Amino acid sequence: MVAEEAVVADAVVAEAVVADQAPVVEETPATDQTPVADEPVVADEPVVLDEPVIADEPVAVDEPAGVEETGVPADAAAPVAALSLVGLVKRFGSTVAVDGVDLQVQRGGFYGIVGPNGAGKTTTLSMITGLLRPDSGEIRVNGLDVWADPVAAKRSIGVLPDKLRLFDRLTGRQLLHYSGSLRGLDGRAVRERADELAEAFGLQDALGRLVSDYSAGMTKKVALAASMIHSPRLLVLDEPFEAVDPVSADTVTGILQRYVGAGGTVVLSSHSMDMIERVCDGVAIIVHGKVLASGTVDEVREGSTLEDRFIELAGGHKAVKGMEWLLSSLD
Ligand SMILES: Nc1ncnc2c1ncn2[C@@H]1O[C@H](COP(=O)(O)OP(=O)(O)OP(=O)(O)O)[C@@H](O)[C@H]1O
Repeated sequence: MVAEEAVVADAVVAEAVVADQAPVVEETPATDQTPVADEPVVADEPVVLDEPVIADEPVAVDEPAGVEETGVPADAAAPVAALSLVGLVKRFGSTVAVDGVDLQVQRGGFYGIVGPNGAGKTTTLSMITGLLRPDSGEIRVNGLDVWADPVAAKRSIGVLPDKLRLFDRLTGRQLLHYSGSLRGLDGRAVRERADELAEAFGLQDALGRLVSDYSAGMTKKVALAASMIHSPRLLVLDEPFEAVDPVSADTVTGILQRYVGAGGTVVLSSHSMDMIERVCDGVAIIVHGKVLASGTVDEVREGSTLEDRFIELAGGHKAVKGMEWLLSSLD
């Protein structure tokens, strides 16, 4: 669902580390003009940020969360969770979309959030990424409070939002350049990473075309590429496999597994129980805004399949009554 209180209008800008600062680029890119060249519209110079978001080094995920990294005193006995949700609540009028969600995801976790339509998954993910302000509760990313310290917290997050509100009058290359530049990468780093991402996602031939002309799956893949170009420590992905073909889904899964293997953390929502069972080590089933089961995939499925457990917790199989009119004309 569209976030009622999106902090900024566009998901890409909202995701950017500069969200709480003066916008670096216009909110609306050249919507009525087709870019005339493949060259990125964003200058090669890095965006003027006080501190670069990230250097050219690979994902800095192996380092322990110490005082310098997070600003939070390191506690040797209790490693700082990559993501911690405590008592998260969000209401829309009389609808309680998220009703006291607690979750902990450790570094290097591959965590799935599942639930029926309208269960509160997107609302939860939107609050984690700073797109939607919680009514109450606390969200910490690598020890940093997302809502009390948003700029620092967002530096380490990569986001694939639920509605792909991309600047789709840019070419794929321009979009990647723009996303990397917003995150403080210099032109050379963006070019190199964009090329590697395009190859990994099978988008090499599409980089010069407008994103508005991409298929749904290609759009999802370029948005995924944009979410990881700054080598974040936590990837928050809302339905990353929706509309993605099986071969591409397999590729994306491989990329995410490598990322997690190197110490990155993935939190994603999906309706594919099979995919969650295959790739995630942790899972939470959310129904009506509450976590009804969470833990390792084995703990949650309790000897059954994840799908059966999900259906059981979501209210069981529903017998469909009526609608004889649909069947009567088929005789
Ligand atoms: N901006 C909004 N204004 C009003 N109600 C909203 C808004 N966003 C979400 N909701 C409501 O909050 C509840 C949770 O919605 P949410 O989008 O988080 O569900 P979801 O689990 O992501 O569903 P789906 O699987 O269909 O994507 C729903 O009842 C939805 O109608």
